[in-house]
Amino acid sequence: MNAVISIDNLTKTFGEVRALNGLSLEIPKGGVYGILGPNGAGKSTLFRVLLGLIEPTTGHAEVMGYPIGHTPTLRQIGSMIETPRYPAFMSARECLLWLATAHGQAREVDIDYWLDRVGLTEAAHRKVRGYSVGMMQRLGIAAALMTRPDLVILDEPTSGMDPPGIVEIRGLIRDLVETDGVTVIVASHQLLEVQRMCDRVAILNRGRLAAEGSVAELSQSSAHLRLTASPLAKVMDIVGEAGEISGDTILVNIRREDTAGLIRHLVMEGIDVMEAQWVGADLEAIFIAETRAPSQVQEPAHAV
Ligand SMILES: Nc1ncnc2c1ncn2[C@@H]1O[C@H](COP(=O)(O)OP(=O)(O)OP(=O)(O)O)[C@@H](O)[C@H]1O
Repeated sequence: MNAVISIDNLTKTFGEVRALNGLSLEIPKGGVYGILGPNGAGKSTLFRVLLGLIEPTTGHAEVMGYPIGHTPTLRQIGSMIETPRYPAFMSARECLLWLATAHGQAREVDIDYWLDRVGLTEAAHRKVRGYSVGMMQRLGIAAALMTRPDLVILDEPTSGMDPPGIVEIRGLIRDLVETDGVTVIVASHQLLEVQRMCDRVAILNRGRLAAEGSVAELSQSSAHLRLTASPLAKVMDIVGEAGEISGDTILVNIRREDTAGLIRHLVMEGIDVMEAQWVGADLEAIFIAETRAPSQVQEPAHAV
């Protein structure tokens, strides 16, 4: 794999809390990569480590082929970590000009273009102190993208945005990836949005990798056989713990190659099988299954 980020056995502890716990992960170049996980799973900590904002406790990571903290590489990354803050007395336009100047790119950056891309043209001259959370997110996204970085890291980019705003930002991100070949890494709790926007995802739980793959791969690996059959109770007796009643159907967790044998067996037992269909799990179901272990209470750092 042509990896933009390679993470090898990364651990970050804060006192007793192990925020990252031996995390290894390869993030491919190009596309949108989703980082998911419950509150406290380690998503923001991972981003902070990758951006050189905090040092890992142990382990190693490379970003675009260089160890973390390599200044020329950091200049090629656009990022927004949690809700951005800007000087309240500045307008959105002034904020972007100020940031572009700090990057040494005041001439190159087309600020009006980026204000338009994030839907802030009308509010461009208003002081940001009056901005809503969603407007601040839009401004943060413009700031992360306007220097045209090769890699963009966005922590919860669409939190606080209205539905049309979410669709707009998804379109902008997909457009950047498809036309400019940018790699975008996004952490989000909006699972439907992640399912629509991301090519691959990693699910973190308690600082560890719980699952990784394309949404289609993960969905298929968690697929179940949905049976509409009667009587349901008799089906449950036969499938035992592999079965779970869902409405007036039963979801059966078996291997795909055992499907025909199971149906034959049910029919021979006098059960009417009306329908049998393999159904993939959606990202929400996968997320819940992969993060069932309690996540709020972190393992003490001294526990192995
Ligand atoms: N500076 C810090 N000092 C102490 N503990 C920290 C610090 N930063 C993070 N943590 C702890 O590390 C763990 C992981 O936090 P992190 O913010 O990375 O999670 P997250 O997955 O981004 O969560 P959320 O979805 O709520 O944003 C949490 O238990 C958090 O309290």
